[in-house]
Amino acid sequence: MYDKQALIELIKETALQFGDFTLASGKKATFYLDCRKVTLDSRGAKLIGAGMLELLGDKKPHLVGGMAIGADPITAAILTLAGVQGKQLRGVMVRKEPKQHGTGKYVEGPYAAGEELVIVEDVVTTGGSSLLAIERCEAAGLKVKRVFAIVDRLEGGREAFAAKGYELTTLLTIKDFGITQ
Ligand SMILES: O=P(O)(O)OC[C@H]1O[C@H](OP(=O)(O)OP(=O)(O)O)[C@H](O)[C@@H]1O
Ligand SMILES: O=C(O)c1cc(=O)[nH]c(=O)[nH]1
Repeated sequence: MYDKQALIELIKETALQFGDFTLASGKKATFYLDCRKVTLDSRGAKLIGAGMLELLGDKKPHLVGGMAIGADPITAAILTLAGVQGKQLRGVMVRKEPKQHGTGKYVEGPYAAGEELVIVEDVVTTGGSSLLAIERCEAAGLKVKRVFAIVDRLEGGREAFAAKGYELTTLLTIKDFGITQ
């Protein structure tokens, strides 16, 4: 079992901030989880990689990945730990903007049309960022059924995924930080 309590403590210590914030969706918030502070810390990478591999269980997809930049270190952590454990897994990164030269692609990585992908994300608020990542991955021929995130802010993301037939599973919710709204 990955150490859930250690992840909660690390996020509290390094990523959870209170104040006035504008979110990616344009919503206003009184707290913010700067998860890059955790996913780009070796302690966080190890905990999140282990937690997400646990969520995958035996039902391994071909690929994991999601919207840059939040998803990128999560993908790297999962792949590295899978490699250390001798497990076969590949990843993708989804660009916010298409590459302006070379291949001009939105979705980067060693994938093939028809393969299964689990979307990963740091924070889910409305779910809009990951739904866009899903749209781009499906346009590239990938099959998406599940979305994994570190924290669910419980602001409608789960319902937005469900409405389109995707299941959200998260390591934590804001309730793990004593936040109720
Ligand atoms: O569920 P949503 O309403 O879409 O909000 C959550 C998204 O917002 C943040 O991304 P941001 O756009 O700040 O970009 P970054 O990952 O590039 O920092 C975060 O990484 C999620 O992707
Ligand atoms: O909704 C967002 O944009 C958002 C919320 C949050 O807590 N952390 C983050 O990185 N993005």
